[in-house]
Amino acid sequence: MPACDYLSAVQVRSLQALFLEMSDLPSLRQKIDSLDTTLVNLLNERARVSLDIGAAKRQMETVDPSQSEEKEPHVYMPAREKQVYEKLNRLNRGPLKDDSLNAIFREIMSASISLQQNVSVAYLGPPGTFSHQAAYERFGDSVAYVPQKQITAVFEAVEKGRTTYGLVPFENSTYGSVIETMDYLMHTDVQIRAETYLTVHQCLLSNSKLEDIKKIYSHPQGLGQVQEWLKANCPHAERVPVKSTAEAAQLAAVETGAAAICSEICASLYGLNVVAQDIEDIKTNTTRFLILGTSSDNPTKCDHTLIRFTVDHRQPGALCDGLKVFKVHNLNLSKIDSRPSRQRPWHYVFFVECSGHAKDDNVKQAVKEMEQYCLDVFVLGSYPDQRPE
Ligand SMILES: O=C(O)C(=O)C[C@]1(C(=O)O)C=C[C@@H](O)C=C1
Repeated sequence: MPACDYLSAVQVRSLQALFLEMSDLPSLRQKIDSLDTTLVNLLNERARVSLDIGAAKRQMETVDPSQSEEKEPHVYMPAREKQVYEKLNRLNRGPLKDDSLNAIFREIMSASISLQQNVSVAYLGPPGTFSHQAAYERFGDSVAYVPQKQITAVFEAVEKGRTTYGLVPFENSTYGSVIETMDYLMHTDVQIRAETYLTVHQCLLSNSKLEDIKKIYSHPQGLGQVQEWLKANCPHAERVPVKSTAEAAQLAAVETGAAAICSEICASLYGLNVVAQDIEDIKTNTTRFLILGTSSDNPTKCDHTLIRFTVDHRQPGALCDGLKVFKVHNLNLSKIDSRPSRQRPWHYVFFVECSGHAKDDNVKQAVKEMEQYCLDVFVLGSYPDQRPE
């Protein structure tokens, strides 16, 4: 009679596990040890090539600085990274999931970047903001993160060369454009180097019970993304807009009856309880961030370009004529926005995001033609399209 007729399924499984440990486990671990040795050697071989790439980039700049439009040593190359990830995902036959492989390579490239240069990234702090998470997902563990008190300070850090890059929130799929970012984009000459998307889950954190909460702090975007939830669950609590979601958590942590709308991470960072989780009004809530530098990367054939312009309002059809050039050159528009110019009432600065790269012929031609209809036209940068499907 077979052994399994006498033993329960659980007993059979534990016997199998014991047998595996006695026989296979040591040899399987030996296999892992040997593969790890190969991996370490390969990773160091890759790191040495990355150092050579860094040296080659520096040499290219010293041989002919006039040929280089770039003011920064190009260590973060979003166009190249996109190519690397696409290739990895094409090669991947499993069992590793694409997301796991991408996370491993995020750290490999983060280490690679830091070998070439000390990289710092300014973001809207304090630690625990969604900007912090987005920056970390893009740049990994081997670069320095520099929190800033407000979005304008992130731009300034890049403009003044205090940090290599900066990351700012640009727009949210539920609540729209981030006003502070748009307002700074009206007059800055920093260049957008990349975009990155983050799924945003908002939480209500407090050390008081839901029914005792009288005041709710958050960034205006945080309050905007959960307005329906607040209406239904805390209709009488005062909403207080502050500079960031993590600053909201810091304030709520020291005030009885106060709460913050922010990420769950802030609970452990600032000593708060999670009162409610995933309270965003729309479950696909996603924020797009821009990575700022002093120049854009090369074309990838799947890019976006952000252009800022103003028109003469006294000239009928000027805005329409300015926009028509995109159709003429077969360029798709993915975003259009405007902000008051602050120079005179009812005068606006427009932003348009089109498909293509500023180095592509049709984009160059479109920008040139726009100059005929617009008062001033400025290309804020081109970046690989990273929009999740
Ligand atoms: O290809 C480059 O330019 C590199 O610097 C190498 C490398 C990499 O490790 O693969 C590192 C950082 C860049 O962001 C992209 C790629």
